[in-house]
Amino acid sequence: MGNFDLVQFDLDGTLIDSVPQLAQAVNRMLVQLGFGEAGEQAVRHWVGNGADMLVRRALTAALGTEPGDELRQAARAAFDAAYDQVADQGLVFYPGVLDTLAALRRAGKRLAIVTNKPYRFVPAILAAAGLSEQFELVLGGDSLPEKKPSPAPLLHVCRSLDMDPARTLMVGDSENDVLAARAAGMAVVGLTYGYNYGRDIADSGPDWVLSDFAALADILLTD
Ligand SMILES: O=C(O)COP(=O)(O)O
Ligand SMILES: [Mg+2]
Repeated sequence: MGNFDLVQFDLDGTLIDSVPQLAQAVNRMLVQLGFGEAGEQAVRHWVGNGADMLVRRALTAALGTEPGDELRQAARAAFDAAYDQVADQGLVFYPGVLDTLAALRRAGKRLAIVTNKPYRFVPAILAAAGLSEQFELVLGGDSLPEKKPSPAPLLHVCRSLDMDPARTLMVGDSENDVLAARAAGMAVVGLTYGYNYGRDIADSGPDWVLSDFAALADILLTD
């Protein structure tokens, strides 16, 4: 049924609204290092390129200039310790996510996650939502040498599951997802409700622009 056998999902801004927990961890890190807290809206615009870049963007905003290596390393360690404590707390899945994932599995679709979030944080998040068994493969931003917008993790998933990129759909909220999918030769859905540095995901030119996760069923479960 449908044109796609495998669906690769982004995580932050696609399945879960993780900004509240990311902002908590960023703020604990900033305060620990003697800076003032950042607003949640600012953090929303800094998410997308993994934890190193999130920390770097927060430090640059706090300092008004690029941070040095030593500060970045200390800040990343402080962020990791803080995010470890909150990453799976009070998780909010976007409307329709859990039901739609279950429907896709029932229809025999193969599902994977390719996130830029460091891998160590991901299993606890999936377990907290009862989703540990839904995905055949989960890659974090540090699972391979390259992260999105590189196509490498998306192609790695296809190779590992013996799937054709042309019959794979990528689903994400950021231009990184669209660029990675395009370079991998995959079709891509852009969701409007996530984080794209404050920009409209339609500007990145995904094949479909959806404001509702449940609408994926129209693409994936109809002929
Ligand atoms: O953690 C990030 O920076 C982004 O994560 P995502 O790839 O799941 O959107
Ligand atoms: Mg995302």
